[in-house]
Amino acid sequence: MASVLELSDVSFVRNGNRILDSITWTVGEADRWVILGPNGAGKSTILQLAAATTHPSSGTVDVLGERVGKVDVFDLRTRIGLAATGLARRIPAWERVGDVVLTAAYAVTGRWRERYESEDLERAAEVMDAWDLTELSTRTFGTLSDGERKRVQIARAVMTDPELMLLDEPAGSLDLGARESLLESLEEYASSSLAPAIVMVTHHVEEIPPGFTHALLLSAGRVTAAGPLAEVLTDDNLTTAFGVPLQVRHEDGRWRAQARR
Ligand SMILES: Nc1ncnc2c1ncn2[C@@H]1O[C@H](COP(=O)(O)OP(=O)(O)OP(=O)(O)O)[C@@H](O)[C@H]1O
Repeated sequence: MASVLELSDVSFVRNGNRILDSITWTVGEADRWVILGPNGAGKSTILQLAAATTHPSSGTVDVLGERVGKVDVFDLRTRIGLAATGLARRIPAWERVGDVVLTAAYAVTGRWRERYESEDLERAAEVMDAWDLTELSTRTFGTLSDGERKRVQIARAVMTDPELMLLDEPAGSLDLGARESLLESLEEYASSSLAPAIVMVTHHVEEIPPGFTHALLLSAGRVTAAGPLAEVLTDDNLTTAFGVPLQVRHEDGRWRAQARR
């Protein structure tokens, strides 16, 4: 199986802090990974490396067969779907939902004078339907709830048919109903044979959609465990990563963790 993402002995240092330390990790094209770990573990930093928006201090990062630092990152980024809060902040509040999704075809935010092909319009309609956004298409982004915004961000990332999908806490800050409905959509997306490799960052095992295959546990910038979900999500591994005694359960395709009593 071809790899879509390969980090080899990667370290990332900022202001003298070693934020990531000797990370070696490979994502295959059919993999659906979750990156789990406590606050400040380095999860978003790994995602930024995978999105080719930053470079490692040492080691190598290969994304979609290209070595970051030796390739035109603008070309590479068009092949990567990224849904992260930082990007949402760049979407103008007045932009209509339909245009937030559509403008992904030109990798811009804020529709201006771009001319869209009918294929782009059809694709945007199809993606909005799949992510339950059709009814919101004429609403402005600024009027949406957090849950609706998350859906729009993901739909925008899906729009370009990326070869690697990166999701930074897609269920973060959602209420129970919105979380469950988003997980259902993610499960459906992840189960499609046409979907790309997916890497999703989260703090909670409860947010892992059924159908995800692998987990990378991070703690203080180091990998504490990585591999197939059932091998990695054990009481001992979660306890080590989060630094408190935890027990984990797997039922009906979903994961749950709580303090060990
Ligand atoms: N440019 C920077 N300069 C200094 N420290 C940084 C910089 N960027 C990130 N950090 C620090 O690196 C650590 C890892 O940050 P990162 O955002 O990757 O963690 P995270 O696991 O995603 O955290 P969270 O779960 O809280 O979102 C944090 O302690 C953060 O403060």
